[in-house]
Formats: sequence, structure tokens, C-alpha cells
Amino acid sequence: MASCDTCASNGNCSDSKKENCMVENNPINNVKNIIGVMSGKGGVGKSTVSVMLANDLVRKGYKVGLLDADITGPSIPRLLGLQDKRAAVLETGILPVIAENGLKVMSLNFLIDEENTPVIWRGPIISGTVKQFWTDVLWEDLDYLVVDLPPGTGDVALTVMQVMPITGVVMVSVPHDMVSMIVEKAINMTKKMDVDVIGVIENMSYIKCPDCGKTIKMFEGNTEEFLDKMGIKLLGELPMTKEIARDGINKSDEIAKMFEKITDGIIKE
Ligand SMILES: Nc1ncnc2c1ncn2[C@@H]1O[C@H](COP(=O)(O)OP(=O)(O)OP(=O)(O)O)[C@@H](O)[C@H]1O
Repeated sequence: MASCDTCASNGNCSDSKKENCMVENNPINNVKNIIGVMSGKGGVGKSTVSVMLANDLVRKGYKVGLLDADITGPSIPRLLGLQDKRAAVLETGILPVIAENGLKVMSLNFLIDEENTPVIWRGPIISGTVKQFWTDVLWEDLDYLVVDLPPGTGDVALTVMQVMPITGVVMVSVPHDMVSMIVEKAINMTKKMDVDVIGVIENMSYIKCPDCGKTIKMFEGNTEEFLDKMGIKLLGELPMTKEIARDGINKSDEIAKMFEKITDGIIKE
């Protein structure tokens, strides 16, 4: 049942939100902040950013969970090197997989036998699964739950915004006109759903020449114009680099420092 008592929003929602509230809470869980990572467009680095953000929050001393809401294309377990782990299902709920650093993680791939088994489900079942990841997973006490959303503005994004008391959404974009057009759709969706956009992370913003160190912008998009138009702030830029693509997620000092500033900007909001 919807109840403000056990809700992450603590009853601080707007009246219209309270009236339409569909949030079901698990009384065992006490999640203070929920940060959605969204884009609208696929392949721009949402999962990568979700992992970097979650790990960075852990490093800062917070209790953190990471919910992989990309049911048909889950990549979080592999990005974290947890692809061989499986979640335990108890009578009281589902236990998330716990990474070495204490990050609690839930993904559909922890519930199926083989990670390459396709999930061929219709929209309502997929949305129901995401809802269960909020109501039935034993997250317990968390300062932050990071939710990695699938691309698009469809069923899952809608479900997440309806059934979870989202604190705010971080948009991931790349500096390309085609991508910003689709990210704009996602931003407009959050406005319609009365969900705050914390800011935009521009991923694959530039590359750095390994010989001379010169920064090269690969795409032609006008990010400043786009952000001005949408009235949204830039949280930071990340380069396109093999350190992020491969095993550099929070392992390269330079990238970790860059991301620290992004996390600080998100926490401040
Ligand atoms: N800054 C970066 N530099 C280099 N490679 C990157 C960067 N960010 C992401 N990648 C790579 O791009 C690919 C897509 O990234 P990721 O899976 O995070 O995107 P996504 O938006 O979550 O994709 P999907 O739409 O499938 O959910 C991955 O192989 C990842 O390693």
C-alpha cells in the first residue's frame, strides 16, 4: 500500500503527487534518496555512469544500492564483475548481491541461469519486474539508490517514475544533435511526470590525443545552447577513453577525480 510513513519522500511530495501516488513501500526498507540515470537514447553510457556514480557514493561513505532497471539488456553485473553471482530469494524478499565495496546491486541477470538467456517478455511483465525490484528487494537502509534506466521514454521509465519516489534524474547525453533531440524528449517526460532533472552529464564529450594531449571534440552538437534551451545545468563532461570503456570504471585516478566533482554536484542538489 502507498504510505508516506515508509516512503523515501517522507511525505514531502507536492499535493498533486500525493493524490496520484502509486508508491508501494516495503517497511523493511528505508531509502533516503533515489537517483534515476536516464537518457532517452541508447548506448550513450547510462550504465557506465550509473556504476561510476554508485561506486563514488560508496567511496564517499554512503550506503548505496544500484538497481538495474534495464530488464531486457542488463549490463550492470558485467560492468561490476559480478556476472557469476546470483541473488537469493527468501520468503521475506530478494537479497541483493553485495559487491566487495559494500554496494548492493539488483539486476535481472542475478535471477536467471545464464547471463546470455534472452528475456522475451511483454511490457507489463517487464514493468512488473522493475516494480518488484523496488518493493520486494531487501535494500534495508540506504542513503542513495541509483536506478539505471533503459533507453527510451516507454513502459519502464514510466513505471519507475510512478512507483518509486524519485529524488531526481541525471540525464546522460553525448554532444550530438540527434542525441540531444532524444534526450530532450526524456527531459520533457520528467517534466510531465513532475520529476526533477538534477542535471546533464555529457559523456564521450571529447578525446585527448595520446601524443600531444590536445583535446579534440568529435561531434558537432551545441551543448550550451541545448542546456540553455532546456534550463538545465551541466554536471560535468567525461572524455571518450579506453579507461572508461574497459576496466577504468573508477580505477583511473584522473577519471575518478573528474567524477568526484560530478557526484558532488548531484549530492548538493
Ligand atoms: N566515456 C566513455 N568512453 C569510452 N567508452 C565508453 C564511455 N562511456 C561508455 N562507453 C562504452 O560505451 C558502451 C555503451 O555504454 P553503456 O552500456 O554504459 O551505455 P548505455 O547507455 O547504458 O547503453 P544501453 O542503451 O544499452 O543501456 C559500453 O561499451 C561502454 O564501455
